[in-house]
Amino acid sequence: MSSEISPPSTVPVLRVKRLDPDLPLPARAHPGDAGVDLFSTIDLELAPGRRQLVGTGIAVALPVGTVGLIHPRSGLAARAGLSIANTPGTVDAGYRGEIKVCLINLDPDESIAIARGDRIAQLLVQRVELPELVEADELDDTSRGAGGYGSSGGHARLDDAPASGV
Ligand SMILES: O=c1ccn([C@H]2C[C@H](O)[C@@H](COP(=O)(O)OP(=O)(O)OP(=O)(O)O)O2)c(=O)[nH]1
Ligand SMILES: [Mg+2]
Repeated sequence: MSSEISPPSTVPVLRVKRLDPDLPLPARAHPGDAGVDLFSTIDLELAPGRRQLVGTGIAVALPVGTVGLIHPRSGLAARAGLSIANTPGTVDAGYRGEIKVCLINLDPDESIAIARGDRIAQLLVQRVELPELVEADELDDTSRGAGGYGSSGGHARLDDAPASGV
């Protein structure tokens, strides 16, 4: 037996404007899902390697201090190679235009057909810090320091490869 996830007692509200009233209001597939699935407003066919900006038919009023993140759907990614060129897309709190998705076909061989009304991506809303940027001449010391880009090792096969990558 599945145990349903109860929403918290105070649920924040996200105001959503439907710009394409013939499409349903986006919704979570299951209670407690992080993502709200977004629809395509158009039919399209994406050839291998091609990308296209696709409307979702909605605009939102995200509370200041939150960000909307547009993520791919994992099923479509695994089955067909459908992804988002700028994943995750960033929707600023002040943005009131239509949310659009820059879909990309990562499959090397097969085209992907999408129909109007298909769920093509998902919107996550997350809290985000909005720090004031203050210029600093010196930064504090840390054990990592400036080490990055694999400085901690662990890629034995790649670490041994010649720098040219051949
Ligand atoms: O997947 C996305 C990403 C962005 N946007 C919208 C909302 C966002 O607030 C705006 C700008 O996005 P971003 O800052 O990532 O793009 P930019 O190239 O920096 O454009 P801008 O100069 O308008 O900030 O475009 C979408 O509709 N979908
Ligand atoms: Mg920007």
